[in-house]
Amino acid sequence: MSEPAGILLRSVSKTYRGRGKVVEALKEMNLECPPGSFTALIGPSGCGKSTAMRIALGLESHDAGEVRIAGQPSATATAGGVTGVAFQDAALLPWRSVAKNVALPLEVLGRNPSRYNTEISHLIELVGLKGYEKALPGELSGGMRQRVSIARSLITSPKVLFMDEPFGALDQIRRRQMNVELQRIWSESESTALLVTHGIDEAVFLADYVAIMHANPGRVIDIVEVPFARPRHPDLFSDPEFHALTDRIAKVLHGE
Ligand SMILES: Nc1ncnc2c1ncn2[C@@H]1O[C@H](COP(=O)(O)OP(=O)(O)OP(=O)(O)O)[C@@H](O)[C@H]1O
Repeated sequence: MSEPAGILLRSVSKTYRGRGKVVEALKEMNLECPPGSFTALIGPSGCGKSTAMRIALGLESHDAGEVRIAGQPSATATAGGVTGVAFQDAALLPWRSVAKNVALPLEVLGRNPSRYNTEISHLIELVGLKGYEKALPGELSGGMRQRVSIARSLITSPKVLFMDEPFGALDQIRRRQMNVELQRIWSESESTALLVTHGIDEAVFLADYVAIMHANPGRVIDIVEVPFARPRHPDLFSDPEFHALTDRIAKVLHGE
């Protein structure tokens, strides 16, 4: 029997109701991410990307459809440390050191962080922050805080990694550097990754598949396979074939 999809959303619907407003955030959304693959989810603001991610994490209920994370119900996967998550604002605890922020998911899962010192040091090194173990978030740049957030998302060795605009707050140069680093970190982690992003070039640089969403109601309207060999180098950002693919995706995105 083949391994279950890393992430499976089948015909998932979600409607928000409140204060006289009804928003059909997702309607029969389908998304299947093979184990070990990297998928980028792009779409206009408000098309339901974050809603889909919250449902996949079991943080939000859905009205209809099926959700499986590494073959398990989403809430079971999250409670068991199968999933890791990194958000746009890094969301670090300001009074805890880098090492203690990275250890946080272990505590949430009721594991003893002192038994994971080797893993914590390894991840801090992996994201290029060796020497900053005892630093507080306030002493770090935005890019460094994002890297702590990514190290933290990997501490439970998740099979499935969710990232919601993790580099949204960074300038383009720093963002591209982080894209290169994320590719390296992800390939070492061997996890299935789903990245929500507004950046078509970021999506194409990082992903094996780009899932394009439209809004009202939110659903995936196309999945584009990215053919470029790995590891991908920053030169790819100026490659004509890269531009041809980003243009093609932009046209689908804008309904042309
Ligand atoms: N808790 C909520 N209550 C009511 N409506 C909500 C709630 N969360 C999201 N929505 C609505 O659902 C739709 C999808 O929102 P969502 O945040 O998933 O979109 P998004 O694609 O992630 O947007 P962005 O790219 O701007 O972050 C929007 O119309 C939003 O207003």
